[in-house]
Amino acid sequence: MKLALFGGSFDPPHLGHLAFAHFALSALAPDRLLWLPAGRQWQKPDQVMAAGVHRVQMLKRLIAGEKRFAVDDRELHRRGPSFTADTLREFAKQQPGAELMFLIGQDQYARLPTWYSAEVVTELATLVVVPRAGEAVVTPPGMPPHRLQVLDLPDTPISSTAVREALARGGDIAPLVGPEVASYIASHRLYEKKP
Ligand SMILES: Nc1ncnc2c1ncn2[C@@H]1O[C@H](COP(=O)(O)OP(=O)(O)OP(=O)(O)O)[C@@H](O)[C@H]1O
Ligand SMILES: O=C(O)c1ccc[n+]([C@@H]2O[C@H](COP(=O)([O-])O)[C@@H](O)[C@H]2O)c1
Repeated sequence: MKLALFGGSFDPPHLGHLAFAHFALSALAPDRLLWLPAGRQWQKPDQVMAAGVHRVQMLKRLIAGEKRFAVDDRELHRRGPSFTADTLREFAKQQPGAELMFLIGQDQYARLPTWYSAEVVTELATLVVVPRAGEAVVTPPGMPPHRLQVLDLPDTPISSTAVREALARGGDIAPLVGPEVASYIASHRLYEKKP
């Protein structure tokens, strides 16, 4: 059993995430690829995120149609910060013998030595890393020993920040998130500035 795990704030999820996940399906052929929205991303303390239920609904709309994709909302139900080490420990216990792969972009890989129990993360999962925003994959100083697979994903210049900024300008976000997520955001009036 090969299990690919894709953790993220997904605030909102966008077509860059989807391109990464599809690329990982082709390159790694996992049995399943689980999308794990973070409950409380402790390294983004100032970001007021859309509620977990909305991020789950947006993810479901983004990934519809691919049977190997599913949303796993375990981090939303955990109290306290969402530590990836805790999540991987749970998967290792629930699926003994499964090969775990954790997907991340270079921006987060560069920060991985600052994660809680980074050595547990690297012990339990192979890191599958892609370049991000023109930054090639480079192992940061201070990384514990790890298994690394670099995927040569073509750059998709989209970020959740860019989506939120486009919304604030009143721009069309469908080219960034796809029509289903765009209409969910519009109908629930997500990311509108509160007066
Ligand atoms: N366009 C992209 N191409 C490849 N990887 C991406 C892309 N966007 C996000 N990722 C990766 O997906 C994971 C989750 O990202 P996240 O949900 O924080 O989105 P983001 O676009 O980076 O958000 P924000 O702009 O709010 O920081 C991270 O590992 C990140 O590196
Ligand atoms: O465990 C940690 O200490 C830790 C610190 C920063 C980020 N992460 C995880 O990395 C993933 C990507 O985070 P982000 O903020 O880029 O969406 C997501 O699953 C986060 O929970 C995990």
